[in-house]
Amino acid sequence: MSNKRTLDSFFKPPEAKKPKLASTEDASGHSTYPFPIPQLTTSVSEGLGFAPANEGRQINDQLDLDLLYFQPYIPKDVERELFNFLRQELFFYRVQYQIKRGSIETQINTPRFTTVFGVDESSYFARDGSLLDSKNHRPVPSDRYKCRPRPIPSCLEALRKVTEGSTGCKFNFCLVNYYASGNDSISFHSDDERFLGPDPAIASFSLGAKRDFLMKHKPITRSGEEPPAESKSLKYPLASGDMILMRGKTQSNWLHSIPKRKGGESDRGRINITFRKALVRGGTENYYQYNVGSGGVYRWDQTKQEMRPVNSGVEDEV
Ligand SMILES: O=C(O)CCC(=O)C(=O)O
Ligand SMILES: [Fe+2]
Repeated sequence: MSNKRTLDSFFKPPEAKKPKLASTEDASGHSTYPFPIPQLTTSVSEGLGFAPANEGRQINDQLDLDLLYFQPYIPKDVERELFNFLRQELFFYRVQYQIKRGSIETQINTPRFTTVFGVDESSYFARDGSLLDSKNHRPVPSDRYKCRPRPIPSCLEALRKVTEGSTGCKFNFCLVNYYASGNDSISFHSDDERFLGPDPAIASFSLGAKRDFLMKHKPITRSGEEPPAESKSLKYPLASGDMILMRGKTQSNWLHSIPKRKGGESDRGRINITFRKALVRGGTENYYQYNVGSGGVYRWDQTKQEMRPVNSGVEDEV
């Protein structure tokens, strides 16, 4: 009877809503990934079509400094969703490594979550995910890398392409940091390794909690620790969606850091994405060693609202 159908549909629970985070259909998978990474949702990928949301402001009024600051770069209506998507869908690591100070070996625990994708200019990924040599287009010999390079997943590839379009720079690496709380940080350093070539351009995105980005000039002479008097330290409170392009002489002359912070919004978590271009194999080895390492995989746990080890075999007693 016709009114039975009506009653049935009245009492039937509403159709389950499609999860906001895309399904793993058409996800980016690769033999090096612990699990596949979904495509961006339509709303975010459409939103990225409107990026950059603002023109970049050039900052070059200090000695050797050349920045282009987009406030924001990611359109406001998709920045939160992009943050949630990446935190939920990427795999992360908490890398440990040893350094030698004199004759003493020290273990360093990287004070943030990290992950990395990409390969240097000597190789590229074929559509089937295999690595080919950039010169002869043949499979890369198995001993070219100690690490196993990972292709950039489609969700970050979309951001890489818009970034290339609006900066005129080329990038083949994507490094991601997750600062879970104000206790996570990166100490003063510069990204001027030889494998990036001279005057490298690095595009650096912020998503999530606001954190201070500090910059200071390197000491100029070997003997004196004094930076040039005319260059002062700089502080940029980076907000979600902002992007800073560091270019020209910036890396060879300036240091940057994200210091630890107490209180404020830091505990809500912050993602940093940098795009870079590595020219030679050493860059690939370095980036995987320090951003993937040899430890376990972490993934965001939506219920516990924290990064949790994946399949570690260790569980909390309940
Ligand atoms: O988190 C940031 O904004 C900076 C990250 C950074 O400097 C790096 O990964 O080299
Ligand atoms: Fe850096």
